[in-house]
Amino acid sequence: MCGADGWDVGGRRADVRDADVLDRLLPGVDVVVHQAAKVGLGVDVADLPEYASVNVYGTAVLLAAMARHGVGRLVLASSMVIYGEGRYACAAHGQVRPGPRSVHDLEQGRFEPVCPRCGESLRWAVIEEDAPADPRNAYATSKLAQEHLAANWARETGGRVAALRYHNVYGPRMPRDTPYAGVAAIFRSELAAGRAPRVFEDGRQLRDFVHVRDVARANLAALSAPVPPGELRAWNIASGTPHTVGEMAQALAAERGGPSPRVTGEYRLGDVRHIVASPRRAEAELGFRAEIGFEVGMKEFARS
Ligand SMILES: O=c1ccn([C@@H]2O[C@H](COP(=O)(O)OP(=O)(O)O[C@H]3O[C@H](CO)[C@@H](O)[C@H](O)[C@H]3O)[C@@H](O)[C@H]2O)c(=O)[nH]1
Repeated sequence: MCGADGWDVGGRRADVRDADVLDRLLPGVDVVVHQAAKVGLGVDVADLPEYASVNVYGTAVLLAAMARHGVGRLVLASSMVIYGEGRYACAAHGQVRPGPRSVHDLEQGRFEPVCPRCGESLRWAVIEEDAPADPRNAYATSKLAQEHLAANWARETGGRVAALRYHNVYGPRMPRDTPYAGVAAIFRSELAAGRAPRVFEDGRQLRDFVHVRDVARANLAALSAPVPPGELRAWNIASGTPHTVGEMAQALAAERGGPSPRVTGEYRLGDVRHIVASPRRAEAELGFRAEIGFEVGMKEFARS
């Protein structure tokens, strides 16, 4: 168990699905900060049971144990993946939601989503917390299920949930050499092995990369988040400054002295194209604002 600055505050490793361990740990606890999860887009549908087991069932076991021990507050590591494709506007039809990705389009190198009504190109826009959920892969579905279960728990027990919808978290101590991680960790592992990062699509897809120390600060702010009893409230945890995946690969490669990233044109059906969120609600209500900029954060991450 670690504090926000990495100090060891003691604790033990356990499986979140183990109700006996939770029954020993939870008496006397005021707030649970739930970060345990299986992350990443996964490899294929064979991953479905594990996402459901760790993320959905694990959260259910935790919430039931919190209810048994009268723990009244939960800070949940949620994710921007629950929005699916971000927000888009069509010149003719206003705000629209793109349909599922078409293999045909992706094979032709057409990565930008189009208007589901007229097929014309779209402009992306910033997404806010009240946007409808639209999970597009197993991980996203499991993160949304966590929010729903936590909201059920809050209603039944009068508890309070602060759901932090993390954007693309990166920083020291990310897992290495595993597909079950975000793209920043994957690129760093490639570079460390002397291989060029493989940038999918055309590399121009946008993400908001937010540093793990900023995310830790957001969690501290959320411990006393203004949530009425019986409710769940969500906040985007983002830097507010989007970058393309290609830029991120370049920044890491430059800091490590290569190899240069390779834009491969590969695609994953469960991916979304652009996802850019507004960090305004978190600033207004939690007093949280990311402090570690992209250049500084990526330099440190490349070497960590
Ligand atoms: O080797 C790779 C892997 C991914 N990508 C691209 O990078 C982007 C982001 O990928 P990734 O970080 O896997 O997915 P996101 O959906 O943006 O990220 C969220 O969802 C991931 C799982 O889907 C989590 O692991 C992250 O922490 C979370 O921020 C996508 O366009 C991918 O196609 C590449 O270009 N090369």
